Amino acid sequence: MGTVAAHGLCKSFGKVQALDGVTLDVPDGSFFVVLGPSGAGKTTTLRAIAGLEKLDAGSVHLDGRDATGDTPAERDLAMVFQSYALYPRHTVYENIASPLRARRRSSSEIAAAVEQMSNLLHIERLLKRRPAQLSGGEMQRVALARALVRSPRAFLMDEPLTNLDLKLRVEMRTELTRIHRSLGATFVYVTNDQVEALSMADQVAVLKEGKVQQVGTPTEVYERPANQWVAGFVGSPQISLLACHAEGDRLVGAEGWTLPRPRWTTAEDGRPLLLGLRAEDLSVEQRGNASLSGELYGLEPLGDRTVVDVRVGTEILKVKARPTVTGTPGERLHVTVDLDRAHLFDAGTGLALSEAGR
Ligand SMILES: Nc1ncnc2c1ncn2[C@@H]1O[C@H](COP(=O)(O)OP(=O)(O)OP(=O)(O)O)[C@@H](O)[C@H]1O
Repeated sequence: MGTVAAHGLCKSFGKVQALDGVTLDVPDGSFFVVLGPSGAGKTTTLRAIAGLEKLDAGSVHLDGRDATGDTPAERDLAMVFQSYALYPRHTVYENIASPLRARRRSSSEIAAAVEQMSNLLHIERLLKRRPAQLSGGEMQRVALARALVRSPRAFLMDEPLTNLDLKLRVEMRTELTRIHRSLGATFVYVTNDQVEALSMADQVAVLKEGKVQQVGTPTEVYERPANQWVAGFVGSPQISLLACHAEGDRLVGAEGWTLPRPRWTTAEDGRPLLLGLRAEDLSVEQRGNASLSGELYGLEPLGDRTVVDVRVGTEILKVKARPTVTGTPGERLHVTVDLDRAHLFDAGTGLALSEAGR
């Protein structure tokens, strides 16, 4: 078993309210990612679960039992940090074995566990080397093996891939997902990288200023953002948000455009709204009825695609296009909109309008 439940966590550091009622329910065996920008309270949440932070309010339950007053050791959780200090004088084998030696496991038990973990992380051939003889990515793998070699109730990971270059990060994302699957253990993983969150998690909690904004599967968080802030934080390029209001069967933009009103929206006429459009739901290459017109503002070639910035009045729409797309700034463009995939938010509260009728 490895369920982790944090309820109503509150923690202030002087005037800074790092956690403001954080509630997370992590099911056994889940790869649960806490995603948020710098300063959102991710590390503090993890440290609170680990018992390293004294809370102002709230409780932590592990496997259904109240562990709020337990010491970190009593909680039996393994914490994996951004930077891992390997023992420089010890071999890779000794490094991985060290948590088991500290628990006075027998040599045969240790040998079996190190073998299993080094197979899993593909570092069998490194076991006799010392940390100075390893590349950064290999060191990271050894450090992970050392953390994963015990079988704690759950693993708490604080941005463990941050120090790797992009190629290694991508590789390690796949590795971690594979390791998680083969261990069947509970992972609570903190990151500010939405790609990491969307690609690895089975559940994501989006955190902002010490408050949970939304909890859901990666698809739910991306496709049904609970509010304008989550819509803007998750997804690259960023979602475009256009001020508008409903008027009969039309949506009327603050910049003078009109679009058919999406069938599913129940917003009353005149209420200030924001229309959220993702770059992949827009196109400059076709002509359609539901279209906005604007002018080419800039092109961002990204190799496999180009992001076209289209200026509509004072607002910029980001549109995903073929990598070969060209154009001249100022040129008139029609942007076709897939309104079935659009989002509407209340401009005052930022909350998503009900999409029940979709
Ligand atoms: N020991 C501390 N003393 C004072 N303020 C702190 C302390 N620890 C955290 N904070 C503050 O609490 C807030 C949340 O910090 P936390 O480290 O949890 O954020 P984070 O989401 O992990 O950020 P990052 O991604 O930058 O690591 C921040 O404003 C931070 O400055």
